[in-house]
Amino acid sequence: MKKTNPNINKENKVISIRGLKKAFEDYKVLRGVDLDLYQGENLVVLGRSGTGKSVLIKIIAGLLKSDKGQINVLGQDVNKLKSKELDELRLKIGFSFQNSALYDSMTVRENLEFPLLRHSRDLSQQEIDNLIETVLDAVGLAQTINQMPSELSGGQRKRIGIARTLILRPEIMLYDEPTAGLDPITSIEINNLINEVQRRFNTSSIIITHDLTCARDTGDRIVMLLDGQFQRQGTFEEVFNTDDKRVKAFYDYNFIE
Ligand SMILES: Nc1ncnc2c1ncn2[C@@H]1O[C@H](COP(=O)(O)OP(=O)(O)OP(=O)(O)O)[C@@H](O)[C@H]1O
Repeated sequence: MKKTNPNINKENKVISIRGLKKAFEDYKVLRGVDLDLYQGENLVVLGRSGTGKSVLIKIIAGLLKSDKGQINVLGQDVNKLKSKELDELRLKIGFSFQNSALYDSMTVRENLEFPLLRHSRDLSQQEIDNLIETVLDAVGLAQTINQMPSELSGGQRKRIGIARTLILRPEIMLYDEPTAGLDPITSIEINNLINEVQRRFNTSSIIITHDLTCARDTGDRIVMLLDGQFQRQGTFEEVFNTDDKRVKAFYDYNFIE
């Protein structure tokens, strides 16, 4: 069980959502979602496949438009931003998507340099080297700097992917299914890394998952998306301390040691 991060700032909401609705044709995916993410907090969004977890983070990042509702991210109303302002806001958000692959033809160093060269053109080589060193150290893979992605394990590739996201120093991290497809030991390493990122960089994170071990070990707070709304929220115990059959079924289908 995770010890709640003592540095969460409840006075500062980095994300605040009210009454969010989103449908695709007749299918109402999100049916009135309210959500707050506090500075320094790891918030886990739990939900079964197809409940709209990815849709939610795409809306937060301005990659999808909502049908209704207020979406405030880092003090800005996402619905009102022009495309250039949205691009600037996105630079403060780090995405770790399920399929965010590394460039196979580039070394680890080149993969990490890539976002810097694209977005921070005025950095010196020394500054770039220092940033690469910092993020590689944070993910515990300093020794892989000259390796090719094909020489790394799946878990290492995932960690380098997270390092590549961190290199732009995002204020918010969005992790979409961070442990999907990983074995249990590697999953634990990724869960620890998510907490390490929170501790070292003081980021605020949303972690989308249906892996209860990941939820239990990374979440300061957990919300459960059921039928298009957040129906349960609190600590891991609070969320599952219920007779609601849908919640129990979710618990039973996961394996918890
Ligand atoms: N661009 C789109 N056009 C039409 N339907 C979509 C689109 N994006 C998502 N959907 C639908 O919305 C629903 C929610 O999708 P979403 O990807 O958010 O699920 P999820 O909770 O993240 O599931 P998983 O855990 O399997 O990734 C699904 O039924 C999906 O088919």
